Amino acid sequence: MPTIGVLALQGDVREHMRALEDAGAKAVAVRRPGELETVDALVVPGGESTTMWKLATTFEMLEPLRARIAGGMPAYGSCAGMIMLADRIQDGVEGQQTIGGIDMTVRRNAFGRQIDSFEADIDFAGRGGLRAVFIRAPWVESIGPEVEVLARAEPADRIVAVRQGPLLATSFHPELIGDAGVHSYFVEMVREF
Ligand SMILES: NC(=O)CC[C@H](N)C(=O)O
Repeated sequence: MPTIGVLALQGDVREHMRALEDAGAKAVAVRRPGELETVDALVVPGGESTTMWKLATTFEMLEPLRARIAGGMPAYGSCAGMIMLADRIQDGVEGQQTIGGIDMTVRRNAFGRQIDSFEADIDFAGRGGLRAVFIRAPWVESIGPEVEVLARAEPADRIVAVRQGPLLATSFHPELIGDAGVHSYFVEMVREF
């Protein structure tokens, strides 16, 4: 059984830990570089990416996180976590940094200007219908050649789930709906790597 950490600086950590356990993984909270070293993979939760970036800097986690991602550790980011895994962001605050890893540009609060929060049924990775919850969600503005699109959503058929090798990101929050589909997909990815 893989041990998957959930970055526990800020955000909906508990919900991700529960979803990972439902998907057959051992879930542990990760706050310190030493804890990061012990996990096979990492989930970066939803929350607020500006706060997460500031806390990651304060706790001296940003470089260790970048190093493990560069070393091939599988990671999954939902919503704010998607922003944290993006190589480039739009509408960030002054100086906002990410962990990076996925060759994409993510626009913060993109759906938010039109619809603050909403739910939609989307097709995820060709696995059929999945109920997706979007909360002041980002969308993926553009992707590099190595990035695979796993889901799109209205309005305007925006990219809301992507994968690049061992890295997965969704604009939405599968951890909030008690459907372990995305977490099961991630646990399978972790087993492959
Ligand atoms: N639900 C969420 O994670 C919202 C993300 C938030 N808008 C951000 O910029 O980080």
